[in-house]
Amino acid sequence: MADTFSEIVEKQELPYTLINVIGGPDGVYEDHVEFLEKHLKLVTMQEYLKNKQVLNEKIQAIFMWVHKPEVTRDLLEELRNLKVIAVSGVGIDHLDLKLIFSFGIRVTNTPFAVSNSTADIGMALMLASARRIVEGYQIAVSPDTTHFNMDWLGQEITGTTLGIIGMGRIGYKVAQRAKAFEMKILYHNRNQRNEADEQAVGAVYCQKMEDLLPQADFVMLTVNLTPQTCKLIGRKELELMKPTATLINICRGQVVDQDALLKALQTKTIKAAALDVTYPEPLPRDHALLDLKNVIITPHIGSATSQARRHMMERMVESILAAINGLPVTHEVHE
Ligand SMILES: O=CC(=O)O
Repeated sequence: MADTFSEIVEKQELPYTLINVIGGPDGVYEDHVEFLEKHLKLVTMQEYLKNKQVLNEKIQAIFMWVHKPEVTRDLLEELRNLKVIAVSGVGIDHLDLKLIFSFGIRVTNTPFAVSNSTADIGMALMLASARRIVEGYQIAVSPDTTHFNMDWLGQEITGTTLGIIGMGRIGYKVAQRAKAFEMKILYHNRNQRNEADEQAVGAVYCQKMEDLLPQADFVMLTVNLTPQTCKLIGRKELELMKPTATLINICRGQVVDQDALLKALQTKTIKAAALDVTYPEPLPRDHALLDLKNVIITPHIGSATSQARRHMMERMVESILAAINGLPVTHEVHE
């Protein structure tokens, strides 16, 4: 006779791990499942909701893939053996850390997994905006195009100045790439990097963001979203930028006052924006930012490479196994 669900649960040794869903647009990828199942006993949200009575005692970890499942107070109260929440990617602004820590639960993320892919998207957006790739594509495929105009021009990034706001892992990777493009690099960060780091990429520190903004041809935002960085770039900061400058945002939409940005773009206070992030995501289809020719928007794809996602998933498994065995976790999030 087949085992009952409870009997199967009793026999399992792998750590019970709650995930949202397997497959589909929001789910863990099918081709990661074999690896995941070698190390974790995956429980989808649907299975959990059907068998809460048994699983509330069993689940030790949450595998939070692209912000899901949502961690609420109710869930934390129900999962009495929960030890760790492993978060994919670097941003943890979607979590109520105070609440989670009050339950004695550890939180981990995967910052190294996403830095190359996110820095790449920053460079891709900067180049796409400077060389008007999206407009160019539209001309190339338009049925109305009969010849290519010689007066259609973009801008080289070589020799221009890049201002990086936030010089953490991603900001530094951007600087390494920008150096290869022979850009001048300024950066603003809470802390100045050491001299060796600065020299390796030729980056010059601006203690005040107000000193960086008027000098940069491209301003790239790579900070974490915190109460201190929310609306870091507003009307005043946009007005300090050159009218020929482009703002590139690859961190979180809320770091920019979006209404102020819209106005600055409409009134040509700045030349252009290239955004991988907005708020909300996606923007409502009638949002004015979507109509502007000087704006490029991508659908929050900083970490969307097969390499980064694989790397994330592997680090998450490592963190879960370490945390539930009481071992040090490489990327633990602290208060
Ligand atoms: O947005 C992506 C991340 O936080 O890793």
